[in-house]
Amino acid sequence: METLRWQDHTLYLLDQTQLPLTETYLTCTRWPAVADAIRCLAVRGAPAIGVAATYGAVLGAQKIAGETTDAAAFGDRFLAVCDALEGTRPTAVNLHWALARMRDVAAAALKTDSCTAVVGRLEAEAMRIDEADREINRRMGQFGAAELAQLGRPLTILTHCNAGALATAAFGTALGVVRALHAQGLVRMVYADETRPLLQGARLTTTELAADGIPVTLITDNMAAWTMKTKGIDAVIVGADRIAANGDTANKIGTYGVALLAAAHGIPFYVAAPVSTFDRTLEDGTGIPIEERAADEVRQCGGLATALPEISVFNPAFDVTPHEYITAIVTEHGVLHHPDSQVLHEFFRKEGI
Ligand SMILES: CSC[C@@H](O)[C@@H](O)C(=O)COP(=O)(O)O
Repeated sequence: METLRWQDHTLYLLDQTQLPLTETYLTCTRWPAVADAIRCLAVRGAPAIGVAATYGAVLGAQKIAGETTDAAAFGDRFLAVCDALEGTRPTAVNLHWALARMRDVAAAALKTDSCTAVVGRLEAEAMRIDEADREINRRMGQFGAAELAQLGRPLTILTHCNAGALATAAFGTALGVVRALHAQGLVRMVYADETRPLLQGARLTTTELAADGIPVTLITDNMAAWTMKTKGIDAVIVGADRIAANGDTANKIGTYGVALLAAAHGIPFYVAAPVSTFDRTLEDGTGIPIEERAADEVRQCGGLATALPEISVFNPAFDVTPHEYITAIVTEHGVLHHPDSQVLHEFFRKEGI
C-alpha cells in the first residue's frame, strides 16, 4: 500500500475511506480532485495532507500556466488555488506549512522565470517535501525507539487513531517509532483504539501493523482504561496535528482522554511529530482551530444508523492534550522531555529552526 504517488503529472492517492477491504487509488489530474480527497479523508493524517496539497498546488499551477503567460495573473490565480487547498481542513498545521512553502517558491520564481518554468520549480519543491517527509519519519522512528528502548524490555504499547505510513508519505510518526522498535525485537503488543467516529484505528492502524507482522490487538475506545489496568501497557504513543509553543497538542478526538487515563495509571505518554507540526504563533492550545465534521459521522457507523436522524450531535474531529500530560515529544531532531514553553523555545533556538 502506498499513501500517495506522483507520476507523469498525476497524483495517485490511496482512497483510505475504502480500507481495510478495498485497495483502490484515486487518480487526480486537477487540483479540485485533491481538495475533495483531503476533505472526505481519502487522504488524511497531518503530514500526508500537507504533501498531497503541495501536489494539488502543482496541478493548479499546471492548469494556470496552460491558460496564461502573464506572471501577475498566474500569481493571483495560484494564490487562490493554495487558499482553497488550505481551506479543506483547519486543524493540521502541516497543510498551512506545506502550502506556505509553495507560495514562497512561486513568489520568488515569478520574479525571473516564465510561468511554465515556475510550474517546474513548484513540482521540484513538492517532490522535495514528499521525499523529506519519508526521511523525517525514519529519523523520528530512530529517536523514538532509542527513547523507549530505555524501558529495557519488549513493550506493550497503546495508540490512538492512525499515525502510520498511511498518515504520512511513508513509515509514519507514532507508528514509525513502533516500526523502529519492532525492528529491534522490542514490541510485545500494540493495542489500537478503534477511534470513533471514523475508525482510523480499526480500519487503518491494525491493517498496516498486521501487514508488517507487528502484533496488534484492536480495542474499542471505551476499553482503553481497562486495557491500561489489566494488560500492562508500558507506554502510549500518538501523532499530532498541531503543537502550540507551550507543547499543548491537538490530535484525533479521544487523545486527551487517553492522556488523562495514562496519567491516572502512571503510564508515559509520548507524541511523535515532525517540526512542521509545531505552530509557534500560538502561545498555547486554546488558539488551535478544531474542525467539526458532519453529524452523520456520529449518527451512523459503516452506513448503518446508530441514532435517529434528528438527534443533535457534537462532532469535533480533534482535541487538545495539555502539555502537562505529555512525557515527551519525539521529533526528527531529537526528543523533548516534559515539553513546555521554555523547553520548546530552547529546542528551536539550539536547532536554529
Ligand atoms: C502522523 S498523523 C497524526 C495525526 O494527523 C493523526 O493522529 C490524526 O489525528 C489524523 O486525523 P484524520 O482526521 O484522520 O486526518
